Amino acid sequence: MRINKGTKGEKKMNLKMNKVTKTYQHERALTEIDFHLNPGEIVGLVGPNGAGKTTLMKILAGVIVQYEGHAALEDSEKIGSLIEKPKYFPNRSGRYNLNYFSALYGTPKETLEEIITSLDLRTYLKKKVKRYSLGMKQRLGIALALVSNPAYLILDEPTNGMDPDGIRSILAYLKKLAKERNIGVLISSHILKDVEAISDRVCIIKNGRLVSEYAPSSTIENLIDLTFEDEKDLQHALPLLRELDGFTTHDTTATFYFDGEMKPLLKQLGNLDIFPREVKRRSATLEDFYFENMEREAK
Ligand SMILES: Nc1ncnc2c1ncn2[C@@H]1O[C@H](COP(=O)(O)OP(=O)(O)OP(=O)(O)O)[C@@H](O)[C@H]1O
Repeated sequence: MRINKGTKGEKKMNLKMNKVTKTYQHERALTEIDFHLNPGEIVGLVGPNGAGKTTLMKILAGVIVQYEGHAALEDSEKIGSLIEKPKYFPNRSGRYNLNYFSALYGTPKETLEEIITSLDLRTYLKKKVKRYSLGMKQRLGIALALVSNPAYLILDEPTNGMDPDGIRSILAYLKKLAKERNIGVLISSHILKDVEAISDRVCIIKNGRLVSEYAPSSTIENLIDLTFEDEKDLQHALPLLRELDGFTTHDTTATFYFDGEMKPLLKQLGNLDIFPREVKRRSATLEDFYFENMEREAK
């Protein structure tokens, strides 16, 4: 974990990067990334292992300073981050660590107590941090990122190792911080449902490039799940379906965008002696969008 102190700025400007390219030794990790984060906004960052999420976050947080392009706050502001292992004193208690960093940043006592309560840390405060479970360490890491009263929070997989109750309450707390204290939050996770639940928008990164952006508010039921009896039927139907917008497959189900009447399509399939077991109309989720992007990129 790293906490950037920065100087205080009255005006909150957005956090952004322009045409950022990062190469490690000989390996290109990011290519020409344009990205911004506004105050009070929660942005999700999702992508496969090795796509470049941590690298992007490290550059935004100022942990990596060698790269091509430009990444900076337009105004000096404070960034709290939890990226990879939080830095703390493992042989000391949670309370010692929180007091130490609070003293460093001049955090008011009430603010610290509010953070401890909101992150449900109170029962572990006396315990040495090296004896914390992964979930407890993550909570402490988020708390330490918050004691500097940051304008922006950059959290790399912060819910790793947390139980479902913990995840729900942390996500609700982050939402509250964004809405009530106008903190801009960038959060990465492989749990697409969690990212979808909390984010105002979600950026998808693949092979070091931002390939797409998703706004999770859609309630339009324009997606069809067509489930076939078996793989053979699905394969047989492919020539008819694969050109449809957003087409993906999972097990014996084909998924695609389809606004109109399904009858003509079902009739065409019937002519091929294919009768799907189930036709379901629903709204698209981040998961649909994610796989659609991964498949499109792979083509
Ligand atoms: N310190 C490093 N030295 C060399 N290569 C690195 C270093 N850190 C990351 N990389 C490489 O850069 C690419 C992007 O890695 P990064 O950790 O940013 O991905 P990620 O999206 O966070 O992955 P994950 O989901 O597995 O955490 C990978 O190919 C990785 O091997």
